[in-house]
Amino acid sequence: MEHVSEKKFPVDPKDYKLYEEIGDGVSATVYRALCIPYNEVVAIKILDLEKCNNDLDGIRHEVKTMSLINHPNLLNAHCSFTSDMSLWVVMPYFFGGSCLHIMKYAHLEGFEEPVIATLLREVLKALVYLHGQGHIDRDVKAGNILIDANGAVKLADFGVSACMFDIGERQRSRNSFVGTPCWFITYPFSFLIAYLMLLLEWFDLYWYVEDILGSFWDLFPPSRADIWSFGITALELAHGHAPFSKHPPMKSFKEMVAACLVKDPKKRPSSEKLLKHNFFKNGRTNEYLARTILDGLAPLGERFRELKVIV
Ligand SMILES: Nc1ncnc2c1ncn2[C@@H]1O[C@H](COP(=O)(O)OP(=O)(O)OP(=O)(O)O)[C@@H](O)[C@H]1O
Repeated sequence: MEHVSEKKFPVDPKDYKLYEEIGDGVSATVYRALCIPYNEVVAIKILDLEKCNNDLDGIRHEVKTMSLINHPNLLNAHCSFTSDMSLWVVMPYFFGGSCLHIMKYAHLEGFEEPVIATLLREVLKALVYLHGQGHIDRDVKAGNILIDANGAVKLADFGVSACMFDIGERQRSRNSFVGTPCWFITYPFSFLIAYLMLLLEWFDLYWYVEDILGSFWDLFPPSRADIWSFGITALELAHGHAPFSKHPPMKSFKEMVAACLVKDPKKRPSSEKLLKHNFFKNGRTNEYLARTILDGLAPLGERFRELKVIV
């Protein structure tokens, strides 16, 4: 398990110097920046809160979740704070940027299978951890798989992840705002199950019926929504875009994707089971990733600028 830095990052914009833009999303822009007191390069995501149709407390909670979660394949925020009408999320800087970005820049036909197996294996490890902690990511996609200069893979943006036990308005408001169409499918039963779990806990019955609940949970596992997105992401990485094919994929790749894209959520494998799939035996080391897909890449800001001109 990765060491969690005890370092306290400053929560004042004056302590950061913004450099160039390295990415943008629907309501946020990401910059490379310098944390002046530590003389350390970081990435800062600045969310325009006026553009987010979610409540501020909700977003704060999500960022907090992001900073509490600790796994080598999950992106940990250093800190976050609000300034005027924007939210600043300070994160480690990843030289490679996202897989989507790398593909658009240098691998238009998608990655080769050993690369895909390595990337997806690392993402799956993150999902096994998240699901084990009672979270669903809800936004697994190539744009959220980041790579650092050493080829280490991190799943980002699980700040939009939902707790499987979240209920009420909060869950409803999330449904209107999070996830990316095509990668994410709504999971209608999670709401009901969350209520049931809470009722049992209130009446102190939870532990007595844990076994029964365990099998009930197996019948309607909300985490299987991530398995669907994971399958779509596999296709995205193979062909540079989701979900059409140009090259015939390997048998084990096809089988793995087919297992994820089963319509009935309860027939999809859990993240833990999926990790044991034969396809991931093709996975290699982080160094292999760095050598294969990062070597020779221009700095992220330069790549981002070039791609923006093309778009
Ligand atoms: N810590 C980071 N280091 C390096 N690059 C990053 C970092 N965080 C984000 N990026 C880059 O910025 C891009 C935009 O990130 P962001 O999380 O805002 O958007 P997104 O998830 O791709 O989009 P959307 O808002 O549509 O979900 C990423 O795809 C990635 O290329």
